[in-house]
Amino acid sequence: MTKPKITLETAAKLDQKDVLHNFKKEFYTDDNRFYMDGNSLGLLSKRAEQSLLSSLEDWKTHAIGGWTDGKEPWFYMSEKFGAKTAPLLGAKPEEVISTGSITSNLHQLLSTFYRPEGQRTKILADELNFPSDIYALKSQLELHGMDPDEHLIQVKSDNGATLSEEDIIKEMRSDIALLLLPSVLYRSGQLLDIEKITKAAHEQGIMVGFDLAHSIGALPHNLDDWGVDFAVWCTYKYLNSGPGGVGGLYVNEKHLGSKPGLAGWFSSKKDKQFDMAHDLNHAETAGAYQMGTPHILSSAPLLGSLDLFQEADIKNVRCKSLQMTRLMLDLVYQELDGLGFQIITPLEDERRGGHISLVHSEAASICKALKKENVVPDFRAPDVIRLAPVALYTTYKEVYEVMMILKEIMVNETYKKYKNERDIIA
Ligand SMILES: Cc1ncc(COP(=O)(O)O)c(C=O)c1O
Ligand SMILES: Nc1ccccc1C(=O)C[C@H](N)C(=O)O
Repeated sequence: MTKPKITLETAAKLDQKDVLHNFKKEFYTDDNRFYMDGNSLGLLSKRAEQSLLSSLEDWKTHAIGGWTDGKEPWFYMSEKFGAKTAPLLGAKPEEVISTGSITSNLHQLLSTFYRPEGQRTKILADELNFPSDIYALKSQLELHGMDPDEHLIQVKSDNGATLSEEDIIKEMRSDIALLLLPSVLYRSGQLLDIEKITKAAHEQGIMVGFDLAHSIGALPHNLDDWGVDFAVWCTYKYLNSGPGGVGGLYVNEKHLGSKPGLAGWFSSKKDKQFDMAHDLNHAETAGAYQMGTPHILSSAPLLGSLDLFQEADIKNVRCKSLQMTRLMLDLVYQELDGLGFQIITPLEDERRGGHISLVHSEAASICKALKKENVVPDFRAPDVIRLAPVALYTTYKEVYEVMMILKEIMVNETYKKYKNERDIIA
């Protein structure tokens, strides 16, 4: 049986049934722009703007008093974020804290949990992870006097785009101390089987960390049930906290109480911090892995943003996100056949994150041509186009239109007007 042709009508019908339809008006969107880059930087919502303005107001009126007497007291804000983020992670509030960035949090948790001993000295990662994670792993190994060439094992990919869980499991030998992987691969958008990997690693006595940059806010997690030891993420992508918005970390309750590898006075128990003692009395929660003063003004937008997730329900977000990426993939088959695209994102729903990725030899030029038509994709060198239709502010109709604009650019060859080279960022 042939599939019915997808038309604008098909997309309009999906919009009519969309339970998240009302959330679009919570965001600053532009009717003349198709924003498909929420996996790099999410859009500003009115709630996020309000929570930032509220912290500014607290500064204006309370000055130093804002730490304890503001509308949203800054001294407890990171813990409050932790509690509000925990449902997105399948975690308990005390296991989660907002602080730092992915990279600084990785350094903190590797300093705390990477404990090479005897023959068990190596770190297992993969060859497709985001560079910053790999830099952090290599520098941590060097700090321990280990040669990364010998002690960092990077699982290979068969096709340069995806990883096989079986290949990862095969590398779990008795000399591996710790495993770090992304939940969703930043290029291809592949979602790894976190539960399966964690279970296999634990059977070999390996500690497990995940980088949730491309999954938090796009899909639900069950970190406690899966038994993940620690995780890190950023909030400027799907959680829409703004450029440089505060990151976050999770430490499984079985490890809470571990002495922070990189300590600072914000690692303290809250009621002890201002004792000013030189012996740290660190928190027994994930708060122990903070270091210095929280960056309030780059954290505050997250408060309003997380309220939207509470109202929307992450299960609805995932459901719509999958339906939108499915629509995109179906449209690639229907409209872009023979135009030189290769889909590198897994087609199965359970193996896909929040974006789709197309490889094309002219990818950089095509992205420039898309931008000229007010479509914002992103490009990852040398040849990947990523498209992220974000559930809270993208419509199915927009997805359809984006794919038709892409087709037009290809059929009319307008992309040939642009150099096939990346700009400074993408
Ligand atoms: C998987 C992954 N890790 C790390 C980063 C960067 O981390 P940071 O927030 O420290 O800049 C990104 C994106 O910027 C990412 O996609
Ligand atoms: N933090 C950034 C700062 C500037 C420009 C992009 C980013 C990204 O987040 C890129 C993203 N991590 C990616 O998956 O490519």
